Amino acid sequence: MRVEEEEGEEDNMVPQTDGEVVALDTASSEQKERLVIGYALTSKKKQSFLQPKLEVLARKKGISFVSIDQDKPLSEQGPFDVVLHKLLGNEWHDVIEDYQKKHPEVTVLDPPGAIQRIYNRQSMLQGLADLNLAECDGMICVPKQMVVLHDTTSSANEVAKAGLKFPLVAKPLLVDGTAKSHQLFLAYDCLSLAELEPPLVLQEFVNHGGVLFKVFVVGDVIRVVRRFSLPNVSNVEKEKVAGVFQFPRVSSAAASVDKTDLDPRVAELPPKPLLEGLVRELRNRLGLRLFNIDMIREHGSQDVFYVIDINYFPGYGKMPDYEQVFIDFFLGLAQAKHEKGLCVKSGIEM
Ligand SMILES: O=P(O)(O)O[C@@H]1[C@@H](OP(=O)(O)O)[C@H](OP(=O)(O)O)[C@H](O)[C@H](OP(=O)(O)O)[C@H]1OP(=O)(O)O
Ligand SMILES: Nc1ncnc2c1ncn2[C@@H]1O[C@H](COP(=O)(O)OP(=O)(O)O)[C@@H](O)[C@H]1O
Ligand SMILES: [Mg+2]
Ligand SMILES: [Mg+2]
Repeated sequence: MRVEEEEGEEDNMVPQTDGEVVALDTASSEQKERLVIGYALTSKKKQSFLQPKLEVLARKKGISFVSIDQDKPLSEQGPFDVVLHKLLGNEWHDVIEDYQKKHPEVTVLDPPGAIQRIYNRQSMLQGLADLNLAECDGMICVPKQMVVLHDTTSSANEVAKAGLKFPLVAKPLLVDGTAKSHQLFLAYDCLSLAELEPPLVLQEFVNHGGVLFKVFVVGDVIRVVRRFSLPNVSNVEKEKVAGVFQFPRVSSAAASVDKTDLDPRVAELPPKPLLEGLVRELRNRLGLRLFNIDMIREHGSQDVFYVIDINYFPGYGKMPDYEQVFIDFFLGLAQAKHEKGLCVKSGIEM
């Protein structure tokens, strides 16, 4: 497994301008196809992920991307070696599940059941506290949290019973791809909980010095970037402030943080063995190959980290050098399929 820092080297062999892309495109069209990837993505995801550089690199290696027509039966399309998907709704999940049953030879990235688990902010973090990371230079925790399904007015008692300390981050229980499912609030006192709309999770706010680590996973590869996050909440603030406040969607900021501007105790990346251990365990437990993890370092500690969010097929366009990482990942899939004699274009020279 490889963990890499965010500063990726540019591949100078790959042209950056439109004109040059066309030239390379033509030259590489002679390359034999070795992997056919069917994709079902929202137009936003298609735009951010299937960028020209990725397509050019892919073509050079004999990897082709084919758009899946959602209005036609999936089994009548293809054949595909790999299906890459992120679409909303249970209907789509049923389609993919049914397709995987009928076509076990196709690699579906990733299984709908596994994705469903991290679309719920309760099941997403379940089991993380008892990961087997004893040998891994650091500690992984999850913030204390509870679920409120129906009534926030009576949840003040539950919060006390569960031993949760204010302020609490209120997050919609289900992540369904809508902007609303990313609308988060900070609640400073129990009376203010009545203003929140269930179903949601109430999670203890963890001071972390305003920096978040986004840990991107693509198969075996791990890449970490820093993002700005919420500032610490002081004790004075905890005592004096009341009410609920919506906070901005800090984690989706496109720009990564430049570590030179930050306190090194806050900005230092989580230790490599810890990330490797965490990702290995999560990949196995979740059964996912494409995801990222939002992690924060408990303020004042060196090696105590909290996992606060896991996202399926996140915005890889913001991961440095994601194109090459994905090409290597796809080639690994092609190699594995080739060895099993399962490639659509079987018999093709590798
Ligand atoms: O839109 P992007 O590129 O910011 O990606 C979103 C992710 O941002 P990130 O890559 O972590 O910075 C975003 O991550 P966060 O939840 O903001 O940490 C989600 O993965 C989001 O998908 P969904 O709405 O939860 O289904 C992702 O949205 P989709 O692109 O999958 O719609
Ligand atoms: N328990 C927490 N303690 C401190 N900050 C948090 C906590 N939970 C979330 N945040 C902040 O809120 C942001 C969004 O929360 P997150 O759980 O990642 O939801 P989303 O799925 O919408 O990204 C995080 O990136 C982080 O900046
Ligand atoms: Mg997040
Ligand atoms: Mg998220």
